[in-house]
Amino acid sequence: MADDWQNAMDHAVALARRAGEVVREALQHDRKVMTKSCSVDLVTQTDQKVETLIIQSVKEKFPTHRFIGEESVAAGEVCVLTDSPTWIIDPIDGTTNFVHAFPFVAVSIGFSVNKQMQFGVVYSCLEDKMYTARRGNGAFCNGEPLQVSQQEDVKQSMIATEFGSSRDPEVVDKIFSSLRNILCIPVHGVRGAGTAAVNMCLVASGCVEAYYEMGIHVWDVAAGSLIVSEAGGVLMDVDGGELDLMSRRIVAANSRTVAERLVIEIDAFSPPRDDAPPLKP
Ligand SMILES: O=P([O-])([O-])O[C@@H]1[C@H](O)[C@H](O)[C@@H](O)[C@H](O)[C@H]1O
Ligand SMILES: [Mg+2]
Ligand SMILES: [Mg+2]
Repeated sequence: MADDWQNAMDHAVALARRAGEVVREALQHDRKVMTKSCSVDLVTQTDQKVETLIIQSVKEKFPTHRFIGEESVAAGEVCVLTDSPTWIIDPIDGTTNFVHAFPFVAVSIGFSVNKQMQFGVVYSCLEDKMYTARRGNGAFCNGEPLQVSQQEDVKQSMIATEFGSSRDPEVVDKIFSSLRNILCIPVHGVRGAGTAAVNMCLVASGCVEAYYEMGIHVWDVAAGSLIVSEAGGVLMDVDGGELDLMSRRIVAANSRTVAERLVIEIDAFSPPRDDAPPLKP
């Protein structure tokens, strides 16, 4: 089986590169913007085109594999993680960046078997950085090994997070109270690339000590979660418990010490799970 997963990973890297070309080319033209759950939850034809490109190609090569893709779920596909080999795809992570030509846009492809990530590929396509990780084999950027930061003092740390796409004032209050608490620890700084996948690769690269967010989806963080853990980092829920990829909450850090310190300051909330049954009309 091991060789099968390596073949799948090689295919994922090739597809991420091809998808990146599509994204870069699309940036040269006007981008027609549509909305999904609300007026700031954006999608473009390029998100849909890239997801179709990836899924069709994988189906031809691995006909028994399953998929969780952001735009397929938006179109009504179920979002349930089973034990089957499953490709978890975010065709453009950072669609808002893409729409505004803000220069961090990633293609994220994770692969899970028995609900455990086997490989993760994040292609930050405007920087031309290909981040990869295979379970048990380390994490890499353009072939160079990655290692998380060794800084365990949160007061000497830089933290990444995002504001997300909810504009519900209660949710925004929780996001700001967490941010305020963390800034006032105090930490050196707070940053956000505008893509969860790139933020996680920044943890893996040692550029920030941690990233946390509530409101992300499984496709935002599936690939990045393995890249962080294979670079020596830790993953947990925002309440300090075990990470649940479908829970829409994550802390990814260089160490348990930093992660547990942040958890104390996070004003946690629980968005509807990715695998929650759809609401009846
Ligand atoms: O919609 P998308 O651009 O694929 O993904 C979003 C980005 O990762 C953003 O940084 C994060 O704050 C959101 O929570 C995600 O949904
Ligand atoms: Mg995303
Ligand atoms: Mg996306």
